[in-house]
Amino acid sequence: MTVEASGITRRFGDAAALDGVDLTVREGELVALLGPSGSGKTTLLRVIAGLEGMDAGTLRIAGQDMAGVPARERGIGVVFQHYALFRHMKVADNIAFGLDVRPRATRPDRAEMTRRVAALLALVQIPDLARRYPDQLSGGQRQRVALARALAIEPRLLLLDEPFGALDALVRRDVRRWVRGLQERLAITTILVTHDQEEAMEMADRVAVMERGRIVQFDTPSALLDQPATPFVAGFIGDAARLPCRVEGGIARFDPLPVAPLPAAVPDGPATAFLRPSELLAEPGSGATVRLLRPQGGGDAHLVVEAGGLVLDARAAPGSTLARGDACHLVPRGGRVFPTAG
Ligand SMILES: Nc1ncnc2c1ncn2[C@@H]1O[C@H](COP(=O)(O)OP(=O)(O)OP(=O)(O)O)[C@@H](O)[C@H]1O
Repeated sequence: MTVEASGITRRFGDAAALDGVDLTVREGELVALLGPSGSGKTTLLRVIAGLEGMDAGTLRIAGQDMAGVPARERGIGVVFQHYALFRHMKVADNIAFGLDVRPRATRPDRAEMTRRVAALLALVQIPDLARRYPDQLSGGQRQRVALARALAIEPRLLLLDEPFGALDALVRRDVRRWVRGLQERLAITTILVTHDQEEAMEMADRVAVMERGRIVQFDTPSALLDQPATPFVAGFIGDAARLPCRVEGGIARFDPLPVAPLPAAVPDGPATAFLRPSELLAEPGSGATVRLLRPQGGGDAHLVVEAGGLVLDARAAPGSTLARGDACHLVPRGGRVFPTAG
């Protein structure tokens, strides 16, 4: 199902948690809402779910205006990080709960309910855990139950709010890949809220970057990396270092920093360059010092370099013999340059 949000504004007191948000999600697409804490991600998800009202704007799901449509009639499955399972109910009953709360007319009978729960347990690959209680499950298994409960109503839209936040790093990676596979297989339109850019970039077809209640860029992961629309996006995506420079005749110069010039298609004047660690090569030289070194195998290494009072992440040039404490200089191998505003 498609989602079309237009001009959505939501105020809390004087502050706008959402400030005129436009967002269109295509059929079967997985869109991530990515942004710093307080940028409005959860509020936008709650407005779409119908759990939060809006002060202005329109929301259409599958072409239907959602004004006045209550949450439970929207046919949306929701998984929140802290949307705890019912501890006193077995796994099967937790999943069936999603069907129990359906309006009477569409609620399946007992036999159908049992059949559906078994099918969902198989779908989320925990067929043997039906009779367990949530306390007897691992974090990853609990998340699968939460997902099965959300899918039980055969939602036309799935909303996931930091669904992997409670999992440790390794389990988190496995579960998110598995969820992405399942989402693709079911072709269910999904919106995922996360502040973890690795998660957003790996899972999403398109990512909406939010800043202070607005979507500042909505693009594919690679377009966000290669063509960030604003300095905020350039700095936020890819952990880029922010270096002051001066552009003259299409070349950004970093003096007095020990950083070689970089071509930049922006007007002459003061500017800021955004360089990701993989784009900044350290070579033997002068002006900077290697402070830390983390070997990556195959002769490659991540470096932490101190240059002109800045601490920068860089990588060692192939075959480099740089060691901790060595003097070096830096060569940009790419990067994005924005004229300094004002
Ligand atoms: N019920 C509420 N009452 C008052 N202010 C609220 C309420 N809900 C959210 N806000 C405010 O709206 C802004 C956006 O909050 P929201 O939770 O949507 O951000 P977020 O991007 O999801 O942040 P996080 O990543 O920390 O969850 C914040 O400034 C928050 O304090």
